[in-house]
Amino acid sequence: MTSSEPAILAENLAKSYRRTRAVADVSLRVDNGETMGVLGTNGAGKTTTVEMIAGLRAPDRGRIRVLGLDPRRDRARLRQVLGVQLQDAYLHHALRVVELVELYRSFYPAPRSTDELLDMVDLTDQRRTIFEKLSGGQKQRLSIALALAGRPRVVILDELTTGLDPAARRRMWDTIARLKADGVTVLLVSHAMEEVERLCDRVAVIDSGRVLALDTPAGLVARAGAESLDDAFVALTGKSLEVSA
Ligand SMILES: Nc1ncnc2c1ncn2[C@@H]1O[C@H](COP(=O)(O)OP(=O)(O)OP(=O)(O)O)[C@@H](O)[C@H]1O
Repeated sequence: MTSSEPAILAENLAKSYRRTRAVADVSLRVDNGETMGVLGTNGAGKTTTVEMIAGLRAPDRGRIRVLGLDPRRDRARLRQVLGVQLQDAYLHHALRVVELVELYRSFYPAPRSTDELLDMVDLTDQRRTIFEKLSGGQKQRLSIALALAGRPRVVILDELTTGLDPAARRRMWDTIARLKADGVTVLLVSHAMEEVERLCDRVAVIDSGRVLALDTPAGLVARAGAESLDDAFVALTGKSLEVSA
């Protein structure tokens, strides 16, 4: 990878599921060390987009590079540098928290320590708990810890704080701020305006499988002639965003 190469480059992505066109035409360029938000209403195509970038879904059309790697062709190399937390964690339900963390750590040459990972997501007290006995928010926090196990240089987070209580949400925001300070590139799918404004350098507003606007949070507000990011979102998409986080 050359230094001018972006961390994430997605060009003209398209993906349909049978008759549903989930992603019509999405292009994104995320620079090294940047935190990029992806904002959109339910069904806008956000998860499908990030799943394609993570190599979990093949696009029907378009080109993707993550740190110069093709997510599907260079899957093994990409796994070493990319951390992914998705909405549905497919984890072994009968394993304890600590066992899952250690399993994920074993995939990487220089992983974060188990104690650090549990501390980052406030699950130290649950280390012996079996996965299926965790609350929804705890499962979500564990999936974030697993995404960070290998000290990834690029992290994809889908609905980082949806369903988390206010204290856990703030804790996650601190964790992202620390990753950012370490130069990690973050792609953050979110419904929460406050989160996007606080964490993201730039935001892509996606609607009906297309990028409607891509700018800094302040730039989006100015461009829409709005007073807040919330108002800018409504002005850009004609839709209001339920803040579920
Ligand atoms: N596996 C699938 N099979 C069929 N249709 C799907 C599948 N996954 C998503 N879709 C459809 O594709 C469209 C885009 O979905 P996607 O999950 O990418 O949107 P999203 O912006 O992430 O939504 P949300 O905010 O609700 O998570 C929706 O119409 C959805 O119903």
